[in-house]
Amino acid sequence: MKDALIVGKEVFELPEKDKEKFYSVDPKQNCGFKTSIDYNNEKVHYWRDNFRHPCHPVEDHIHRWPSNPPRYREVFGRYSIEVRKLGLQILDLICEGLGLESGYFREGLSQNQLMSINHYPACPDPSLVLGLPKHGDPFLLTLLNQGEVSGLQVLKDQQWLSVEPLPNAFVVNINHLLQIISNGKLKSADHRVVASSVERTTVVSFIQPGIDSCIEPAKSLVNESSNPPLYKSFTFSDFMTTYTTALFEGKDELEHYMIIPSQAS
Ligand SMILES: O=C(O)CCC(=O)C(=O)O
Ligand SMILES: [Fe+2]
Repeated sequence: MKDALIVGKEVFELPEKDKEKFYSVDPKQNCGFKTSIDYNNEKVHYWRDNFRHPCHPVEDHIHRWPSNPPRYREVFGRYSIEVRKLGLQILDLICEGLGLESGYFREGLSQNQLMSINHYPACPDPSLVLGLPKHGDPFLLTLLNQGEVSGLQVLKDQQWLSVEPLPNAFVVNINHLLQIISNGKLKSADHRVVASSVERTTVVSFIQPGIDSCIEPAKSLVNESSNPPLYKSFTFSDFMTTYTTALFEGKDELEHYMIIPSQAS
């Protein structure tokens, strides 16, 4: 976990000539840097730089990852595999806890994995800006390695609570798609990142569905009479479009897929 934080931070310290290979406005370039969330289109900018790329299966992606820092591929290759094992074990336990058939989250729903490294530079006036705005993560599960500097806050009972770093521990976050699949039994956690006067690097692993996966409340968890589905069925790729729009407009990110009781037939 420490190596990932060290090498993750080094990526942002590379000379421009190494970094520029990973700058692109082409959304198809899936290994690259960005600043804030969507710098050209957003109304408000956030105090973070980000480097992200897919990481499962490692052998399909590793050749596109940076060759500098020299340890990047080795450290993140190993890290991606180990984090995935942990993430899938947690998903298996959630599956059992929900009473779903075993292996429900294996295969398509957890087909992909995204490595997302955040760097929040030291901020001269943290009261003026956020690192990231309030959001829920749009996938299945987040495993956040947040190092030793605090900044993450979670919304509980309308109050922002700081999630203090614990050495060598992951923060595990239920994402929006688990809320939908569990038909609201699990709640995705709204969170944000505040800026800080000291720099902060975090390494975030997201377990994601395949792009064409069908997302819906699990059939065995709903029945029309006593426990009707709270959400419509949709593809993961549709969700990513509406999620981004809702995030920019400051709207509820799940509203588009909610079934309003009077609309249900
Ligand atoms: O950096 C953090 O503490 C959280 C980052 C986060 O929420 C995200 O990348 O979705
Ligand atoms: Fe997040």
